[in-house]
Amino acid sequence: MSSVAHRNGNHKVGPRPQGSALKASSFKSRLPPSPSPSPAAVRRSSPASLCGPVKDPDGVPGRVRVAVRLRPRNAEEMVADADFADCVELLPEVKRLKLRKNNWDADTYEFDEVLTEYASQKRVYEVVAKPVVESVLDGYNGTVMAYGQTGTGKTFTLGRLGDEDTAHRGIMVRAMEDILADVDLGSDSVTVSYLQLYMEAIQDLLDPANDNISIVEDPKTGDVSLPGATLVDIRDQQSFLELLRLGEAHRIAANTKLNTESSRSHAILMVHVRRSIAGEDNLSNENGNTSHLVKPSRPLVRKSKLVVVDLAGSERIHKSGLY
Ligand SMILES: Nc1ncnc2c1ncn2[C@@H]1O[C@H](COP(=O)(O)OP(=O)(O)OP(=O)(O)O)[C@@H](O)[C@H]1O
Repeated sequence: MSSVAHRNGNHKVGPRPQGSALKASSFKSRLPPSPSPSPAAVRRSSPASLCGPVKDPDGVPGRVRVAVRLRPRNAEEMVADADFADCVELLPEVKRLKLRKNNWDADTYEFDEVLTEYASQKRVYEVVAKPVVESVLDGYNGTVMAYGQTGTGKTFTLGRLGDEDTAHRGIMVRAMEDILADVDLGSDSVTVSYLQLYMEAIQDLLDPANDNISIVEDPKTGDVSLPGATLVDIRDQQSFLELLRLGEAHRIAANTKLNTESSRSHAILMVHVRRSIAGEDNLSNENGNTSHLVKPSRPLVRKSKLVVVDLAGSERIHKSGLY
């Protein structure tokens, strides 16, 4: 898993494990403070994951969860008879990954989920992203982010359309399926922006000429928005797939300009969900007790946002201007 290998600073041992890390988070106001770090013998996968699998009294998962996924060997690695087991061992039952430094020394890292090369796209979605999508449908903001070196499977995991085989559908496609199945398009709306961040500039993947979108932060709420980005109203899955295809074509064209087949930019899909909630205002009497009288219901609008981020290969992240 490249993010761990990077942290370790150990690039000499055998072939690199070809995995990527997925971070998923949703923001819930009632969450407890982060618990203290795990014992030093087993390292957590990242500082952010320290609050990993903890649940609050309502059974809501912790704010940030980190999963690691190992991809199968590709044709080149098969020919070279590369064996990831020389340097990485997955222990999914205990949600740990062991990274061998040499024959007698290994570091063990703990994740919220460990997904082996046999994990299906469906399973990865259900374990990593579905809980975040459900939170977004409940009115919270949520993010799913993939991190790893070039070729470790970030785009495969997030952005695969599944044209050739529907079982290969990635997180973006499955998330939209679940969102469209849950909302009522008569009263709710789903709008999407698709952007890329490269060298501190935000470019619209749906309108590449729009290549310096400004970021605006609401001083009162801290809400961050990109008012210059194209927003497309999504009414059905087919139009969403077309939007992803268009964005991907623009991303590939931009990468070709940069003379590379792989992604040097961070791709950011933002899905805005606006839901109408029928509200009822209970009246309180003088003692503060709720009265049986209710005002006529008035519609409330609940806004939430799902952000899916396909980061540039982690070996180039320092060049891409995000960190
Ligand atoms: N779980 C998987 N099962 C089968 N093939 C996979 C899997 N993950 C990745 N691949 C294949 O590995 C190759 C590299 O994957 P991908 O393009 O998703 O990597 P990436 O991490 O997004 O790379 P980059 O940072 O360069 O964009 C692709 O050919 C992809 O189809």
